[in-house]
Amino acid sequence: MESIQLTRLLSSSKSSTFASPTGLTFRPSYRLSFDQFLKRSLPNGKLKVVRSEKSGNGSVEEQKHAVRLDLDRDVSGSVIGLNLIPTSGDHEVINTKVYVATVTKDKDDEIKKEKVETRVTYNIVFVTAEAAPYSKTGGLGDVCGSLPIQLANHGHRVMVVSPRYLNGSSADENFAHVLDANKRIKLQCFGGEQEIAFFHEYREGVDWVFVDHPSYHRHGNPYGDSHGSFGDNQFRFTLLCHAACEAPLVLLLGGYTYGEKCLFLVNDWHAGLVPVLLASKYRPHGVYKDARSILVIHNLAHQGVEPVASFKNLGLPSNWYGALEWVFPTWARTHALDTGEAVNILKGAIVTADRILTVSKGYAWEITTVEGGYGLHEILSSRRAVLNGITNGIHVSEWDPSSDKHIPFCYSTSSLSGKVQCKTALQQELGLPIKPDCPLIGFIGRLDYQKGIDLIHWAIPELMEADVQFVMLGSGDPLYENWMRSAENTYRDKFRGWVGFNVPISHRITAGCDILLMPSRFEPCGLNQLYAMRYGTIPVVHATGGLRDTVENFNPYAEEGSSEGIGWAFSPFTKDSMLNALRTAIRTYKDHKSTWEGLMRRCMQKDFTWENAALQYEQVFEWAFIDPPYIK
Ligand SMILES: Nc1ncnc2c1ncn2[C@@H]1O[C@H](COP(=O)(O)OP(=O)(O)O[C@H]2O[C@H](CO)[C@@H](O)[C@H](O)[C@H]2O)[C@@H](O)[C@H]1O
Repeated sequence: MESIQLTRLLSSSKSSTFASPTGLTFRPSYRLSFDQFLKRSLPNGKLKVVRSEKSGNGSVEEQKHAVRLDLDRDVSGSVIGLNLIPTSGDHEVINTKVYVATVTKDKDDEIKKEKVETRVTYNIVFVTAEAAPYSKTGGLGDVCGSLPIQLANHGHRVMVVSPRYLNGSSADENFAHVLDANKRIKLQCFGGEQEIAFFHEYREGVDWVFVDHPSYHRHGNPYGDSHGSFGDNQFRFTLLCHAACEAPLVLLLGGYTYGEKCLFLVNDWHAGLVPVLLASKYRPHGVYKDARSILVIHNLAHQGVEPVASFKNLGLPSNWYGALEWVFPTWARTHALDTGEAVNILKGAIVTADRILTVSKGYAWEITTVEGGYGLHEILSSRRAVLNGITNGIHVSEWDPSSDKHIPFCYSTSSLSGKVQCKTALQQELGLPIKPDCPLIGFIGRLDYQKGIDLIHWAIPELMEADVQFVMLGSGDPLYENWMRSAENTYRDKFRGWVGFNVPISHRITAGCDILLMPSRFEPCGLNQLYAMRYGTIPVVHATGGLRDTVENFNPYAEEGSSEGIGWAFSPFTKDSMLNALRTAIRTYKDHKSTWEGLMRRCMQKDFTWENAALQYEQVFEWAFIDPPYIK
C-alpha cells in the first residue's frame, strides 16, 4: 500500500500583509521530506500532487524545510498554479488554506479511499519557561515539548522559545544538538540594554529556539535551587518575553523569518508579558497588527507577582501600569501600612491576550470561581467569552508500555503478563518484599500544597495497616521530603519514598504499580493519571479540574456490572474520603480479578493522543483570527 497526499493551495486566509495574490506563499507540511516531493501538474494546471512514502515504522524521514512554492502564471499574468522550489534568503510566510487529500491505493493501483480535509496553517510561536526534553520540572515541560510537534505534523510552522538553561549537571546534555543561531540582540528593560543570544535546533518539524543569557546558567532547576526560588526570576522571564517577541522578526529559520502574522501561545506567567508587549510596544508602531496571542494557563497559583517598584524594569510604557496593577485583599497584607499594591504579570496577560485557554474544561470553569480563581476569578469571568478548556494529550510514543526503554518488561493489552513482572522488578529495586499479589500504590509529583501531599501524610498510618505497599517519588517541600525518609524507617516492609526528580524511575513506578494516587487539592489537567492509565495502572484521584474530567468513576453495581468507569474519583477533599476510595480499589484488586483486568484494559485503550487536543487547539486558533486583536 502506498499513500499519496494531494496538496492544493486555494487561497490565502485574510492576507493583509500581502495585498495581491502574487504574494501567496505556502510552507509545505513538515511531515514530508523534500526529496519525497514529486511535483505533478494536473490538467487544469492548478493542482500539485505531492507523494510521500513513510518509513516502515511510520516515522518521518529526513526533512528539508527551505522550500517555497512559487506562482505559475499564464501569459496575461494570472496565477494558474504553483511550483515547488528550494529557496534561501529572508522570506515571509503567511497563513494559507491547504486542502489535503489522502488517497490510499492498493498494489493494483486502484484507489480505495479518499479523505479530504481543509486546514488553515499558522505560524505559531510557543513561549514557555520549559520544554521537554531540554528542560522539565513538571507538566508544563511535557506539554510544550509535545504539543508543538503535533501541530507541526498538522502542517503549521512552529517555533518554541524557551531559555537555554545550563546548570553544570548531566542535564546540559539535553542541549547537545542546539547550535548558536549567530543572532545577538539588545533588549530594553531593567534600566538598560540587555544582550541575549539565540540558539536553535530543528527537530521533529519544530524550530526549538533558545534564549541565552548568563542568568540562565546556574545550579538548580529553571526556577530555583535548594535555597528556594531565584530572586531575579522576574528579570529572567522578562528577558524571555522580550526575546520571544523579537524572534519571529529577526531569526532566519530555514532561510526565512516567521514574520509578523504569527500566533503567540503564551504559557503561564513566565511568558505573560508577551501579549502586554504586543499591545503596548509593538502595535502602536504598526508591528504585529495581524498577530494574535493566546494565553494558556497551566497553573493559576503562580502569577509572577512582584513589588510595584519593579514595574519600571519591565520595559513597558509607563501608561501601561494599569494592565499589571494588582491590589491584594486586606486579609492578605502583611502589616497595617502595607497597601497591598503589586504588579501581577499573569493578570496583565489575562487582560491583553486575545484568547485564554486552560488545560481542561473543568479547570476553565473552576478558575472563574472564588475557590479556584486565586483572586483572578472576576477578571477571568469578565473574559469568559474567550475562555476555553482543552484537555492535554500525552506523548504516546514516549509513554508506551509496549516499547518503553525505561521499564524492564514491555506489555500491551494483548499480553499483560509484563506488567506483573514490572511490579516484582520494582519491588526488588526498592528493596520491598516481592509479593506479586500485594496491591502496590504509587504517587509521583511535586511535594507541595497543590498535590494534596498533606492528605497522604495524614492517611499513611491507617493505610499501612492494610496489606499494601506504597511508593512515592517527588521533591519539593523539605518538610515532606524528610517525612518520606522517616516513613521508610517506620514502615520498612511497606513504604518507600524516593526524594528527587528522576524520569526513568517515574516510568518504572507508573508501570510497576497497580494503583496511582493523585489527591490533588486542585489540578488544572494532570498528566500522571493519563500516563498511569496508558500503563494499566488504575487512578484514584480527587475529583477536581482535569482529574474529574479524565477519570470516570467506576461503580461495580452500575449498569448491571458493565460500568465503563476507569478509576475512582473521590470527593470531598478529606483523608477519609480518600481512604474509602483506596479501600474500594484495593478490595476490587484483591477480590475481583476479572473486574480489575477489565479496568486495566479500558484504561489502556483510552485515547489520550495529542491529535484530539490539537484539533481543538486549531479551532481556537481560527476563532482568534476571526476576531480583531483584543487590544488594537
Ligand atoms: N519527582 C519526579 N520525578 C520524575 N518526574 C516527575 C517528578 N515529579 C513530577 N514528575 C513529572 O512531571 C510531570 C507532572 O505533570 P502534572 O501535569 O501532573 O503536574 P504539574 O503540576 O507539574 O503541571 C501543571 O501543568 C500541567 C500541564 O498543563 C497540568 O497537567 C497540571 O495540572 C498543572 O498543575 C509528569 O510528567 C510527572 O511524571
